[in-house]
Amino acid sequence: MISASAGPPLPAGISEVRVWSVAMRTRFRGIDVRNGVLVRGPAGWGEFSPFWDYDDAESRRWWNSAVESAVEGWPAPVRSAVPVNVTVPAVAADRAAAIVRASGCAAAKVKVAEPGQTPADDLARVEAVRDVLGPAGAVRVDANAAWDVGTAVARIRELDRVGLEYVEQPCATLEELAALRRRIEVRVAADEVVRRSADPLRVDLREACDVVVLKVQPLGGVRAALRVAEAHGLPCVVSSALESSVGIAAGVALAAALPELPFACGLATVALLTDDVTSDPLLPVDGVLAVRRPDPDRLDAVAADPGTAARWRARLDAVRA
Ligand SMILES: O=C(O)CCC(=O)c1ccccc1C(=O)O
Ligand SMILES: [Mg+2]
Repeated sequence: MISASAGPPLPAGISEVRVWSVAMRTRFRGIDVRNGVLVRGPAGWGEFSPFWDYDDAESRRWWNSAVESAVEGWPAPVRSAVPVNVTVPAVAADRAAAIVRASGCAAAKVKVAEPGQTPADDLARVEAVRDVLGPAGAVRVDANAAWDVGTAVARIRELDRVGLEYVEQPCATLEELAALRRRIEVRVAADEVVRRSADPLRVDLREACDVVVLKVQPLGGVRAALRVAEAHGLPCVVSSALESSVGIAAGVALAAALPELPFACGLATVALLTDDVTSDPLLPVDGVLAVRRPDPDRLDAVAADPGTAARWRARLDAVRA
């Protein structure tokens, strides 16, 4: 059902607009509740769920991604399963171990440098994760741009005692990442510096990183993200923006279409939500996600309250204006 909308007409073929909202299991990057819009089109369902700190201009790429999913569909996959990491929020070491154990994944991404936590908290969490995975597992950390170069060198050397696969966005800028990279052995992955850049195709990553993190919605869709991968010619990891299973399916489609996929992807984040839009969530089995599109058959059960729904409809209108 298309609601009366103040914005421009929806693209041809969009037949339904629904707003969902679910609580997070654990606060993650300051988020306790995750919500967004699903749109239905001839190619299937698409998700529009920019975080609330993205303005209308930045959110336009997220809308383009939803339209691609619903109207156009995605390029053909070259693989039928996608290895994923379990995502470990900045929780206490014993909870981190339990999350990794329950996931069945052989790779883990651990959040570090969260405000209010000490380097000792981070080290204990990373050590607990390594203990569960054993020496064959892959442990990566994500600092979300929290460190200056000197702090990053010290923290990464300490955390690398357990053996790190890479460190994601340890510092904020390209210049800092390049300076850091000359001083450490661990690979550097670029996330925010790509996804929040005015032009992700042209950001010069050559000295700054070894791995590029691709997120479908912030980059404007699966095809746009494939162009970013091609432009940089670096190994890519596809990661989520904490979407429902409908949005995760777009990430899986990207991971399945990349010519090469040398590392596990960060697409197991439905486990961070208390509920989902589907009764068949896109969760990993034995550390891999199947390449498929879940049917959102629980939209009534996870429907947003009227206030939240109204905020999303206003946002959709503003982004499309
Ligand atoms: O990569 C993952 O394992 C999960 C996704 C994730 O960490 C994330 C989710 C939402 C917003 C930002 C990030 C991030 O990578 O920093
Ligand atoms: Mg990141």
